[in-house]
Amino acid sequence: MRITVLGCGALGQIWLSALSRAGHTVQGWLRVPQSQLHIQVFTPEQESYHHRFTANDGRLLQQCELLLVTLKAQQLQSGLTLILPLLPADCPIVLMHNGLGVIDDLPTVTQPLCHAVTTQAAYRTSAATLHKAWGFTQLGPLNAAAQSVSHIADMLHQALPDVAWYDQIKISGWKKLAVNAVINPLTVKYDCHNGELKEVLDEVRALCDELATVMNREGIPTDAHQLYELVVNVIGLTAENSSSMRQDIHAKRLTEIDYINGYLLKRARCYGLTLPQHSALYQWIKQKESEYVGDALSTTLPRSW
Ligand SMILES: NC(=O)C1=CN([C@@H]2O[C@H](COP(=O)(O)OP(=O)(O)OC[C@H]3O[C@@H](n4cnc5c(N)ncnc54)[C@H](OP(=O)(O)O)[C@@H]3O)[C@@H](O)[C@H]2O)C=CC1
Ligand SMILES: CC(C)(CO)C(=O)C(=O)O
Repeated sequence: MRITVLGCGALGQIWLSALSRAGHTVQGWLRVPQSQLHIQVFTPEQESYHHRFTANDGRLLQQCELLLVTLKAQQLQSGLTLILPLLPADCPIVLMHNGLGVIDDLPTVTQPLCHAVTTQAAYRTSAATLHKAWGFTQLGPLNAAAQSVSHIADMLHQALPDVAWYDQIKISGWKKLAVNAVINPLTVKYDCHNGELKEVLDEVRALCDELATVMNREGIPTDAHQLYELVVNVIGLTAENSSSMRQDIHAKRLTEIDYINGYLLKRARCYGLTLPQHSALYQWIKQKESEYVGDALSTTLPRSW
């Protein structure tokens, strides 16, 4: 299959590597156009793979049979809008990101559009990308045209398991949002690794209570206790992690807060609900971001490939 990966960061690189090793013709699409991209990926088993991929080839994009988008939520609108006109009318698009509400920002997409929610874990150093832990990826339709592309899940599963098709992807998206809306901003507030949140479980519980009220209004079958158990379980499983939001704040990058707690607050407003705990955390992160916004250097300079 001819595949373009838009967003060649940590997650994009493990997919580029895996899809290429599975025999697909892949290219990367970079923010600052370059004709090639050279990467090194370490698997969780410490196998090392060097690859040189074609990048930003418009002709390949026009023949593309799958566009895999591994941008951060806040990068999606500008990144995808630019290349949509070049994409074949029937080319499925898979948006693999944390957070929700991204499609509210996009122009109308007529191609089959899917959301992928993943627990794969990848981390980028200056020299290489480390695939830290195997995870599970759920893929499902965001528009009617995507109802017929469930075979993509099988193809992705062959390359980087586990992947499964899930018609109710909204449920997976909200559950992942719940995990991120609690763990990510709290690790910034306390400047700690995920596991240290075991010291503030009262706060975790209060945040889960607020999440449950909104999720139930959204039609997600869950309750506050189930969400609390889910979040505490992830805190344990990822105890050594520095959350992606904490990493973004340390690196003075924009975070995904607007698509995590920000989206939650937006949905709460639609139901006339106020969420004091999440509002306070949201303001905390926005305040942190504002301390370096304007210092655009860390987000606009191209990397070297
Ligand atoms: N890494 C992980 O383990 C996991 C990540 N996720 C989610 O997946 C998404 C991607 O995460 P991750 O890979 O870690 O993020 P990264 O920041 O590592 O990757 C994003 C990449 O997109 C590039 N980019 C930004 N704007 C554009 C553009 N307009 N066109 C092309 N490329 C662009 C960035 O390049 P540049 O740096 O040059 O701006 C960067 O290389 C996020 O939503 C994250 O929350 C979910 C689960 C696990
Ligand atoms: C699950 C968790 C919290 C793991 O660190 C994550 O997805 C993130 O850091 O963004």
